[in-house]
Formats: sequence, C-alpha cells, structure tokens
Amino acid sequence: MPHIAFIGGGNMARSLIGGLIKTGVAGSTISVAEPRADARQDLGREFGVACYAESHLAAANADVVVLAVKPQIMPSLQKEMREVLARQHPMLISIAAGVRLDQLERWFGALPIVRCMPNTPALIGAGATGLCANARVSPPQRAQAQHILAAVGITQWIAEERLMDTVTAISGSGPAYFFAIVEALEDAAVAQGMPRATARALATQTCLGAGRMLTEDGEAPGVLRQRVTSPNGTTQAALDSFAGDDLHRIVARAVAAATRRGEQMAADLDKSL
Ligand SMILES: NC(=O)c1ccc[n+]([C@@H]2O[C@H](COP(=O)([O-])OP(=O)(O)OC[C@H]3O[C@@H](n4cnc5c(N)ncnc54)[C@H](O)[C@@H]3O)[C@@H](O)[C@H]2O)c1
Ligand code: PRO
Repeated sequence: MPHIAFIGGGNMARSLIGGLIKTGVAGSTISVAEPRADARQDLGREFGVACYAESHLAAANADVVVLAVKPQIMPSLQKEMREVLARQHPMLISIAAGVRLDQLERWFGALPIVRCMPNTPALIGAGATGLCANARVSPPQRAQAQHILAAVGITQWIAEERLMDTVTAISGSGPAYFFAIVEALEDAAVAQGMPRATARALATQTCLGAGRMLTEDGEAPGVLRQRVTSPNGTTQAALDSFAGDDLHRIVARAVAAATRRGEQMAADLDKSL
C-alpha cells in the first residue's frame, strides 16, 4: 500500500481522505500535516490517520504527497519540505488553483508532479477533477493519482496545462455558478409571492433532477432542453428571454474572467518570490 501524506487538512483534504477510506484505503497509510490542533484531532478521530503539526514529519515516509493548502501558502512550504522531498522523491499532487507545474518544480524540485483541480461536490463523492502531469510522472503514477482523485468523483486528464485554468473556471468554480442560479430562481419566485422555503425546495430539486438527467440519460444537454420546451410554451418564453439577454455571452464572459484570474494568481506567485 503506498503511503499518502496530505499537506493541509482543510475541506478538500478531508473530502479526499474520506473518499479514500470509503474505497478501502487503510487510515494507517495516510498522514496529514495541519497547523490547527482541533482539525488534527478531528481528522485523527474520524479517519484514524496520523496527524502532525509539521509538514516534513507527515511526509517522512510518503510515496505520494498531496499539497492541499491555499495557493498563497504554497511557496512558503518549500523550506520545510525540500529536504524530505529530496530524500523520499515522492510523486507530488497539487490541488491548488492557479499554481503551475513549473512553479511547483521550482519550489519543490525535479519530482513527478500532477497538478489537479477538484471541486467541492467532492465533499459528497460527486466531484469532478481535471488532472495534468509533468513528464516525470510514470504510467503507474498517473494511475495512482487518478485513483486518489477518483475516490471523490469523476476524473479527466488534461493534455495542455494552459487548459487547467479553464478547468478551474468550469468545474472548480462551477458549483458556485449553479448555487447562484438557484438563488436567482428562488428570488424570482419570492418576488412573485411564493414563500422562500417553497421556492428553495422547488429550485433545489429541479437542479438535482436536471443534473441527474444529464449524467444518467447520456443525452446532450441541448436534446434534454428541447424535450422540456413545448413550441410556443412557457419554457420557450423563458429561453427567448435568456437569448435576448445573450446568456451564452454572459456565461462566456464569466468563464473568461475566472480563467484570467487563475492565470493572474500564478503570475502573482511569480512576483511574490
Ligand atoms: N474549495 C474549493 O472549491 C476548491 C476547489 C478545488 C481546489 N481547491 C484548492 O484546494 C486547496 C485547499 O482548499 P480548501 O478549500 O481545502 O482550503 P482550507 O482552508 O479548508 O484548507 C487548507 C488547510 O491548510 C492548512 N494550512 C495552512 N498553512 C499550512 C501549512 N504551512 N502546512 C500545512 N497546512 C497548512 C490550513 O490550516 C487549512 O486547514 C486550495 O489550494 C484551493 O485552491 C479548492
Ligand atoms: N475555489 C477556488 C477559488 O475560488 C478555486 C476553485 C474553487 O479560487
């Protein structure tokens, strides 16, 4: 069994650890570095994993090191981690938004590195993750990285690293877009006089039902949309209104803004060093 060390024991690490344990990985093969004592205690109690306040201790026997800290923290890890990484030569998996493979190599050394972008539905095992590897990652290591992320949802390999910022803009940030749409539907119904609890229940279940149809029917979203849309009916009226407001342009602009922000975050990290 490979030993996996998580550096950072926050939300995303917790969901990955929970997913791995559910797939049968033993807690004794996982260690976590987390500065917050209460989080260390919770993780140890819930999953039976070994928790440390210092990163180099968690990574001491690791075959795989998952970097699960905020992007801004990443460069500051190098001082503490460089020696243990040089000794262990593990595969690194970074889940940080807007941190490039070349930056990770510069900070942590010439290691096999996988950059990936999961999303918060990983917390309930329904995540979507894009992964991108540097040339040092062997085929078995690719399979190992995919296995770790597949514990919390679907995975897609991304050949061109520049598209990892697009992954972040589509599926990394994407859950927030759908929550925003549910909020907007809820507000629209409330404005027409519906009680908020009723509006929320209807909008939420509609989102779940539409999502399940997308994943379970195997039909393209356009086909499913047409099936809801009676000629000259209510849906047509709403879709015409969306088209009049150029929904596709609104979404494309938002995705472009998120993509640019990812690129900017990486550029800021370059400047901060
Ligand atoms: N939340 C999301 O939607 C999402 C989605 C995809 C990827 N990500 C990425 O995942 C990473 C973690 O995000 P999160 O939402 O789990 O954040 P989080 O704040 O819940 O977890 C980060 C953890 O790192 C710990 N930490 C801080 N300094 C540390 C250090 N020096 N050594 C070890 N641990 C340290 C913090 O105490 C915290 O518990 C980020 O890089 C983020 O970009 C987040
Ligand atoms: N949350 C992180 C952000 O908003 C990365 C994707 C989702 O930057």
